[in-house]
Amino acid sequence: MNYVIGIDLGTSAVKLLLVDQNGEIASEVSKSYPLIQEKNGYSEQDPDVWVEETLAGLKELVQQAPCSSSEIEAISFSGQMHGLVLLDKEGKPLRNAILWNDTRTTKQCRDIIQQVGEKRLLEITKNPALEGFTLPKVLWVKENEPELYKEASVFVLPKDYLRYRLTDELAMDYSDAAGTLLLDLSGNKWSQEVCDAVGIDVGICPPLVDSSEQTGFLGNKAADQTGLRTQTKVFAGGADNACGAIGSGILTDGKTLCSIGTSGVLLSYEASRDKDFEGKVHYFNHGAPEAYYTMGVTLAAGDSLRWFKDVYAPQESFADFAQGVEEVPVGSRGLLFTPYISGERTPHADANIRGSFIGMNHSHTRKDFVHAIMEGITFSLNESLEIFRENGKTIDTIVSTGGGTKNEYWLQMQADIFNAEVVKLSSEQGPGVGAAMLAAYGCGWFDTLEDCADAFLTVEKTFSPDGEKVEQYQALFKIYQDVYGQTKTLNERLQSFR
Ligand SMILES: Nc1ncnc2c1ncn2[C@@H]1O[C@H](COP(=O)(O)OP(=O)(O)O)[C@@H](O)[C@H]1O
Ligand SMILES: O=C(CO)[C@@H](O)[C@H](O)COP(=O)(O)O
Repeated sequence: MNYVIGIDLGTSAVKLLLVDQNGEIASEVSKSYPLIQEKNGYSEQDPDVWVEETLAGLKELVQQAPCSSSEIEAISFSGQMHGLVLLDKEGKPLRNAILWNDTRTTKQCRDIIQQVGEKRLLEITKNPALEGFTLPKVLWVKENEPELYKEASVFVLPKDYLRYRLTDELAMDYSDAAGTLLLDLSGNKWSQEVCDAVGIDVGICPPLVDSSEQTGFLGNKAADQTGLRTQTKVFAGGADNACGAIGSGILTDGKTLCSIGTSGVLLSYEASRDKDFEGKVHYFNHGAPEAYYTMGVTLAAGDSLRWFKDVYAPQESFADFAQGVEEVPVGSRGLLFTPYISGERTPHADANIRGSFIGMNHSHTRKDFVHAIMEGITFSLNESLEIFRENGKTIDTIVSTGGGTKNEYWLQMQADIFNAEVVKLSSEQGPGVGAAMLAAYGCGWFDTLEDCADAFLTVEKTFSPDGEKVEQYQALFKIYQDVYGQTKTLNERLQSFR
């Protein structure tokens, strides 16, 4: 039997899956690492920690594998998107990576809009200037760390740095490049026009490849450290949401995904690159050939729950922490949460907004708070779903993935808030499975990714909306939607106290 490895370089951890030719997960390993948050709005990680943890994880995966390393044919990657990794001439990181949920770049976003023009930027990249994307981060370093920027030879995204360190080959795939704000989406090339307008050299952008393209073999050093062979093929891989889409079978029109990891994502397949969502949702290249997807992003989805747990019960597991939530009624007995703890992206591109608990009273207990957090996160994702529905999409079934799916009560809540069937697959690790599928497809095990999805993906359970709760949630959602407008100015006034 042959095997492939899917590596998902997430925000909270790197997750490694060993998958056989039938799509069975033979073994899995996860290695977590911290966020570095030195200032409010800052979010960084050390790229070399990603490499160390991945190598240690691969070694463990190989040691516990039910096969010999000669049967492990290939590796591919899924990675947290948008994070800036600036490399010098020797290929060494010049500073910590600035991550997707870092919002220090509001000024640079304004500059981009002024220099490129809002309409022109949308025409070229299909996306507006948002703090999380990569280009504003490049400009922030250029402006604030000019000496360091002079040393920069190329920039890559998180999983590209990891792949580079495993193979010595430098590349970026289209699905991740689409999230940099530097890709000419229609021309499938780096945009000389955007680079010229903002004053950066297009030579700082790495070579572009397809997600299923082979980008070399595992290098000697990585092979020595992990027990894998140097004949192990390495395929480019893709953005975590593109891989999540592949690993959840979002490969044809009408298919929709909800992912609750650190971030939250509501994503829908697009066959064409010519639709116009006026920048209200992101529009990116899929990891599947000639395909696209649109998505709305909640910056702190699972991260809101993680934050609350870390503050009040750091020693508890998520499963223990969420115990008893099923006893709490719709509306958390009058407690409402907005998950804006890191600012927000969809539908409110606002780096300044912060979260709220509205309606606290002396009878609320911890489980009411946890329940309200789960509801608030799901409401935020429902705002993205509304944009898709308002634009004419029929969405009656949603595949749910990410760490949030470990709680079945939350999946039922998703069905009730989304008013759609919610499908749980046998593995919640959509991005890692998608990365493994790219390796399997790249190896020629299947003619298409759809064939691979048919062989690899199994539905474990479906959650159907409960009519009565749907109605209650529709009423509550209207109140939730009012909180943003009512707290915006208050948060602006609070800014100087942060
Ligand atoms: N048992 C659980 N119940 C509810 N939520 C959970 C559980 N386990 C993990 N989570 C959520 O999943 C998040 C991590 O999801 P994951 O997909 O691993 O993130 P990432 O890909 O960003 O590293 C946690 O922050 C937490 O909110
Ligand atoms: O910024 C985005 C998408 O635009 C995030 O979805 C990141 O890609 C991080 O993903 P997770 O670590 O939460 O899976």
